[in-house]
Amino acid sequence: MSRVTVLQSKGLHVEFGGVKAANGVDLDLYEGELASIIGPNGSGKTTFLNLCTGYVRPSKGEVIFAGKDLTRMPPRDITRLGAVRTFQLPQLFTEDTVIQNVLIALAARTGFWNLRALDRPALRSEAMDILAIFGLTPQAERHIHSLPEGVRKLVDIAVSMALSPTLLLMDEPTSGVSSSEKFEIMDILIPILRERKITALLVEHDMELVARYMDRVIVWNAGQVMADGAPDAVLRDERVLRSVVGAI
Ligand SMILES: Nc1ncnc2c1ncn2[C@@H]1O[C@H](COP(=O)(O)OP(=O)(O)OP(=O)(O)O)[C@@H](O)[C@H]1O
Repeated sequence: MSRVTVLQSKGLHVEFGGVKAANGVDLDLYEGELASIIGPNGSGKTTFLNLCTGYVRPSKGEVIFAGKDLTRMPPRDITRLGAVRTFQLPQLFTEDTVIQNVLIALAARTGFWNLRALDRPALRSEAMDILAIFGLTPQAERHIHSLPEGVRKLVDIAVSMALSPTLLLMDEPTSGVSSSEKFEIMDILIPILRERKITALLVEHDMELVARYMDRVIVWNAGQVMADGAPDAVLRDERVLRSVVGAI
């Protein structure tokens, strides 16, 4: 069966003060696959997400998503096309409640909304459905600032889901939480991604998590892809172990 390409990056270059954060990145992502980017600090993992979501413009190369060239598009237009980004630190309205955060994301999907739209019963019911999927119904009326970090991370993911992604680009979605909480978050997230056939690309430092949940691992080194394949093969590759895992 042929695979459907969701995102294609071609010859991406960008440099910051002499540092080649992307040095000719060619990468295709396929429909429904769950892939992880791993690599040493400063190798350009976050820069790749930034290049794909309009936060950084490449000096050379292009990014094609859903048949459109994203390279010069602003982030909000890319989000509306279905390529949704999460950040290492959750981007939530901390003075608002969990449901208000989801409602704002739902309303923002269209790009045309005002505060009255947030009171619409249909939108509220859609928001409650999303919270139920993530087991967040009991937290619906809690303020973000009062939540523990693990729950906040989950709310951030629920908010990204409210934007109806076909491609989800996540920068360390489980950083800063305990090991057991990491797996709890992934055990909720992964079945949702699979069921909705959402393509996901996660920047991740936890190799156990990568090995357990991902279909594909892409190894970054000095702004380039140095290895790419199934976790059981890539995570045993000696070059990868030397440069990333530091196990040799
Ligand atoms: N907006 C920017 N301005 C200046 N330098 C930047 C910018 N973004 C990234 N860099 C530099 O580009 C290089 C790659 O950074 P990037 O954050 O993409 O690496 P990373 O692999 O995600 O690192 P980490 O694992 O530490 O998060 C680093 O040297 C970083 O300092």
